[in-house]
Amino acid sequence: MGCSKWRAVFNFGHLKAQSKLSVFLTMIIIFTYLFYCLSGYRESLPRPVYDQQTTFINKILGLNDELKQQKLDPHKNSSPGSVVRELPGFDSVDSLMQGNDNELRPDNNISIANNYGSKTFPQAIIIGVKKGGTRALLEFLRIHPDVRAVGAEPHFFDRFYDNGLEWYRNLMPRTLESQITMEKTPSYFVTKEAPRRLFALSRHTKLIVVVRDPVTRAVSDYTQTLSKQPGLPSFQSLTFRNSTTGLIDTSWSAVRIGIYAKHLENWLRYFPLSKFLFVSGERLVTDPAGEMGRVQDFLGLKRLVTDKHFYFNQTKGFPCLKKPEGSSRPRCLGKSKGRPHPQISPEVLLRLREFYRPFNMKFYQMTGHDFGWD
Ligand SMILES: Nc1ncnc2c1ncn2[C@@H]1O[C@H](COP(=O)(O)OS(=O)(=O)O)[C@@H](OP(=O)(O)O)[C@H]1O
Repeated sequence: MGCSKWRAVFNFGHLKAQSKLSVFLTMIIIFTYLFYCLSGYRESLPRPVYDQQTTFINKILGLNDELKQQKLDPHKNSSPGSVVRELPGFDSVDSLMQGNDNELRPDNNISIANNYGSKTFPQAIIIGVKKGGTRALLEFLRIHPDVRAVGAEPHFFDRFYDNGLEWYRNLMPRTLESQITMEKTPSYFVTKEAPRRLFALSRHTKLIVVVRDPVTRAVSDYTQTLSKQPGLPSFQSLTFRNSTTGLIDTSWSAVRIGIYAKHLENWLRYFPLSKFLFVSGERLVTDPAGEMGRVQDFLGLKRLVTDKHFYFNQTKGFPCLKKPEGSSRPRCLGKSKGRPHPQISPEVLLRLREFYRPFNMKFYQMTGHDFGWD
């Protein structure tokens, strides 16, 4: 079409003011439409590196998925968002006492996360036990190149089951064919519905339970609650239902969680013993490389995490990683891991030890493993 023809088309001089207005409005609509089309096109163009990095970091943190989730259901404030805020990870050696496990911060351990691969349900889950050393185990595993894990505790099979399987799968990091997806939520071990729910998803999932002397575990659990509620009654008063008879209060979760045989019974209704690996929380501290060897064998992984990855940090009093994934600096777990425990009267501890003994024996028998707590 020549210029004169265009001029004729756009020559509105003979139109009345009202018609001019409607043509004008139509033009605005057309231009707005064209603008949106063009900006959509821009989105599909290669973006500057910094822009891609933001998306990349958000992806790593699951923020995009989280945002999408919130758009779908803005009321889901208790969605992984709140869980993700429990992002743990490591504190650097020089900030051992300053870390906060509950802050949302980029997970130090994710560096070479990528956009390749796909999100799959976990092939292995650390299902327990609370205060057993589950964080240490997960972080040690994450240095293995064939393991990718969610940093936060998803709590799918206990708290967020109603959010649905897609919600759960979306929390997972992308993995390649050769890699395994993992998560850890220690409360699964003591959740009645968890084994049935997991079994309904997959009967092939490998289950790892980090167990620790139930007496020290109870004290560790109490210490954690005390740090959040300074006015908490004493350990002793919570332990006993009746202090004169020495009757233990098994309804107190710090005590109940340690009855491992009872919880395991519930899981064995769905999963055979061969699906479980019991990791000693004590050995994870005294011989992390040895315990990691067993874990890698169980997961069918090459033994790549070895003693050369660990060193004992005197200040922390625990083994730390020489080079966690994505960092060239040595790192220890955060300050909420390896906290000093309050002094508990030896009589109370002894009574608790007596209480647990038969359950421990049963547990050793069930697992075929003597953990040496008695
Ligand atoms: N390497 C290393 N560094 C620090 N802490 C270690 C380590 N290995 C095991 N532990 C023990 O882990 C205990 C916390 O257990 P969890 O991570 O399972 O706790 S939680 O259930 O996730 O809150 C924690 O319990 P407390 O000592 O009572 O704080 C530690 O004893």
